[in-house]
Amino acid sequence: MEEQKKHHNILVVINPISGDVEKEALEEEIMEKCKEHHINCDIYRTTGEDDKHKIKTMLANKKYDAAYAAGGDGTVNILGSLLINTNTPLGIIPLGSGNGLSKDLNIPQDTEDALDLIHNHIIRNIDTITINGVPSIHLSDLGFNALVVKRFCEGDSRGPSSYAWIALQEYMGYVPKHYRIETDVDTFEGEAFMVTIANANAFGSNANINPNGILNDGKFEICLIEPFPKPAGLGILYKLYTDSIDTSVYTRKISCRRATIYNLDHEVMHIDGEPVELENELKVEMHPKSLKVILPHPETEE
Ligand SMILES: Nc1ncnc2c1ncn2[C@@H]1O[C@H](COP(=O)(O)OP(=O)(O)OP(=O)(O)O)[C@@H](O)[C@H]1O
Repeated sequence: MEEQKKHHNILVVINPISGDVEKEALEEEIMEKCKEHHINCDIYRTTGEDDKHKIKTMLANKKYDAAYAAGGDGTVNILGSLLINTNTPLGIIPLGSGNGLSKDLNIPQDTEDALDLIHNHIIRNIDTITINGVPSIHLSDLGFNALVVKRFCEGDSRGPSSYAWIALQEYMGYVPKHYRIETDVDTFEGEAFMVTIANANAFGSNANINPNGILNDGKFEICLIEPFPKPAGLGILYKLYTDSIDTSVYTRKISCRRATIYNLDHEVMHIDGEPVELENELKVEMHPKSLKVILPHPETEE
């Protein structure tokens, strides 16, 4: 943990469309908070076009003491991936559909409380992983959930109910896909309903795929849900929502430092909730404690 130093210059990246959350007043609230605490603040509003490159230029042109993502996991990934291996910590103002990483980090979900982190916080280092060089900070996967994420991103409406509706529609027809997974500790070859590459714990929906995962232990988990009879789906869902998925007979977990996943059926995948198209041979690498994050003081954690 680092001692809190006074921040003088911060950058806030606002995603105006994330989570279907109205953000008209947000910019003013941020500016007021910064004025109150004598902090200079630059705001970048994402457009969905070339945002990463534009934010990278802003970060290169000015020394920021911290950079905040006001949006969902996609926005957090865009900004966070630019801060890996730098001294600039990542803050999160959770305003997306799921906000998975912020929940795993115990960041307040209430916007006013999250904005307090701008002037009152601690800083910790967390691990990140790369998949064929692409940073993943939270959870990435191949299989059923990745298909639902893809359909969700192709659709017009955001928010948790859209996600649940798509999942329900895709569930009955989904056929498990074939994978070969080689890691520094174990090997798996077979079919899976989904394969999650987990740096953290729970999806933004609160489905906890990796209840015992630790964000700064130098390891990531490959969480497999193996093929199961359709009626067993409800039991698996129950275990996902009661932090007990590891007790399911249909799951398998490999905790490792590096892995190669052969996506033999060319199944779709996502990284931190954003669909990506990568090679069918996926090299997963761990980067221990490579990202500084802004967190609430332990006594004020929710
Ligand atoms: N102004 C914009 N117009 C359209 N799309 C945008 C705009 N700004 C960002 N985006 C897109 O928003 C997506 C990221 O959204 P984000 O993940 O932050 O929110 P979410 O999907 O609602 O929440 P979560 O990931 O927590 O479920 C990216 O695909 C990005 O390209």
